[in-house]
Amino acid sequence: MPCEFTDIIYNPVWIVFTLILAVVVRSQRKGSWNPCDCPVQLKGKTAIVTGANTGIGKFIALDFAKRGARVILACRSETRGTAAAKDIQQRSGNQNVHLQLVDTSSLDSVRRFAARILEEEKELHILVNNAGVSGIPRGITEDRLEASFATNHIGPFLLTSLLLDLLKKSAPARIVNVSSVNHFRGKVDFSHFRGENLTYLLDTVYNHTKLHNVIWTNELARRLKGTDVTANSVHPGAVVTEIMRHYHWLLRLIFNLVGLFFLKSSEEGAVSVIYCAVAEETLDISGKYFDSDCSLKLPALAARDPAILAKEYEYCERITAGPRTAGDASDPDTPPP
Ligand SMILES: NC(=O)c1ccc[n+]([C@@H]2O[C@H](COP(=O)([O-])OP(=O)(O)OC[C@H]3O[C@@H](n4cnc5c(N)ncnc54)[C@H](O)[C@@H]3O)[C@@H](O)[C@H]2O)c1
Repeated sequence: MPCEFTDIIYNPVWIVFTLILAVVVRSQRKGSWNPCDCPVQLKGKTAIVTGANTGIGKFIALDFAKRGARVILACRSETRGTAAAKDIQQRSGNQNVHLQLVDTSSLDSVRRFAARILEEEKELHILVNNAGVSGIPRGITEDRLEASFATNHIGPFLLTSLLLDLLKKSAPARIVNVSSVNHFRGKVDFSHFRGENLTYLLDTVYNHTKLHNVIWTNELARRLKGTDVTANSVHPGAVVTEIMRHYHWLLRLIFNLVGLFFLKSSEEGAVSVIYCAVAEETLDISGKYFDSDCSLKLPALAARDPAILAKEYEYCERITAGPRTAGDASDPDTPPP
């Protein structure tokens, strides 16, 4: 008798095998470090997490709140940010969790956010640049920046630069930039910042932005040597979050179905970031790239090239410098070669 497809999938042996496989795969998703076993307390410390109203960012903020930190959720939406702050307060028992609005894709919004922080906060010990988008259509912002680059890279660059003195004053302090394993598929072309020479196919633009995150972080760490402020980039893993919201519904469906068994939850995705931001073991590590299992990994070649690192930082400074004054010879329009 011919064997039907349904005979195979309803076969109890096959079902048990699949369940065991799923359990094994799930258990492999977890790294060796568990935030619950980490005794570090953050009472008296202040932390900012961008994009903290959902996904990985929300669980990072929740962890910091549970450790007693004053946590600032830097979010774009007042409604979603307020709901997240209330939820985190409730789940952590820490009322010192506050919302501050920021749109990382707008340099003006980032400047206003940083000005409020500098006015209201005496110290800042942890800055997690987590906010990010993937797969958004081509767009140019009010600052004439490509929209994905503005949100994922240039806004966070400016935010960090504006808060750097406060971080130095509060040292020891840590900057954690949430990048991605996708940075290995990115390419360096500084004309991308202005939306030139880009191909919009699935996550291609996102990959470039995530490569620039690592390049910037490494140069920042180099410049911060001797200050007791560290800067590292982290891959959280493949995590089922709302990051796919801009993709075709079929891709989202496949991602979510695969995610049920093979990908991390937002809580699991937050682990490598929390490790980098609070663990004793990472206190003195700077200029490194952490993989999703909390191990150190060499980043893409471009992120280890001193010439590219220097160009990256200099160009980001130039395009975030604000309106030029008369006689200012700097040129924000010509990207480095
Ligand atoms: N989910 C994954 O598999 C995965 C893998 C690698 C890296 N990452 C990175 O992790 C970080 C968090 O992503 P996630 O998976 O939790 O996705 P998510 O979409 O659930 O969360 C992203 C957060 O960023 C915020 N955000 C987006 N644009 C913003 C803007 N202009 N201003 C302020 N906030 C903005 C969103 O509101 C949201 O809170 C991102 O940097 C992402 O690139 C995610």
